[in-house]
Amino acid sequence: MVVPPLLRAVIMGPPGSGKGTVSARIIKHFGVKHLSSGDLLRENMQKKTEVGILAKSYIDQGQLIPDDIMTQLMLNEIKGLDRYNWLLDGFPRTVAQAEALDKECDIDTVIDLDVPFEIIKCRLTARWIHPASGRVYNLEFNPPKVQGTDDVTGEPLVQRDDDKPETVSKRLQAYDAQTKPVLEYYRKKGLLKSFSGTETNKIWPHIYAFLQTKLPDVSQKDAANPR
Ligand SMILES: Nc1nc2c(ncn2[C@@H]2O[C@H](COP(=O)(O)OP(=O)(O)O)[C@@H](O)[C@H]2O)c(=O)[nH]1
Ligand SMILES: Nc1ncnc2c1ncn2[C@@H]1O[C@H](COP(=O)(O)OP(=O)(O)O)[C@@H](O)[C@H]1O
Repeated sequence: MVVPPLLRAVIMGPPGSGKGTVSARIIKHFGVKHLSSGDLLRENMQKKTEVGILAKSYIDQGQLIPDDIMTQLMLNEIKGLDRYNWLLDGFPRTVAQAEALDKECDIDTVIDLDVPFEIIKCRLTARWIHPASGRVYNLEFNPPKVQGTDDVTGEPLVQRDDDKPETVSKRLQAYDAQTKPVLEYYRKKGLLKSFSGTETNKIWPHIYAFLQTKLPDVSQKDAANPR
């Protein structure tokens, strides 16, 4: 029996472009392991680990965490996912991080959510999250079933400190200066697959169709109308 190679995928896009939202759909349909650098950092901040305390000072300023710390943290997690298909979300965010990742594994594909800055600024101020799971909600787009509580656990939802308008502007600047070059890095390698649009529900069917060429849909839902 020929065993298909494991998928090594990355999802990229500016803050608020829908990486977490799309990742949740990819997990549901294709059963991949999802590793979000932001979720991992927030978990560390909540537990007040050494990395968490250090990360908070950068995140609150809308700045990126230094490459060496971030790379070590993520590569260590990736090692534990050896036997699975996986999707990285939020990493790499600089060319140095992408180079370090390349030394460890061969990336197959990079999904880029190309959503205009004007659209995402207002999404972020309406974002609510369940920190323990990383589930994301939005008061207009995908509100929780009961206001202020997570659909699965019933625990309270919180707003991220770094979703304040002034911090959002800094994060968008950091994206332009430090993360956009990563798109070019992957484009040159022929790995970049960009999906442009202003609404996740319109972008998603294209991502779904693209991933179906790589992995089978393992969800129970009607694959003709995937959500
Ligand atoms: N209005 C609107 N909000 C969206 C859409 N897609 C995602 N969101 C919300 O926008 C916010 C940012 O999305 P998220 O997936 O967290 O983006 P990330 O920062 O790239 O991981 C969240 O509150 C989402 O629920 C959309 O098409 N329209
Ligand atoms: N790969 C990374 N390199 C450096 N900093 C990171 C990285 N991933 C996350 N961070 C830090 O964590 C913050 C939140 O990340 P994330 O949850 O991915 O935000 P968003 O999805 O809104 O872009 C970033 O603004 C940055 O300060």
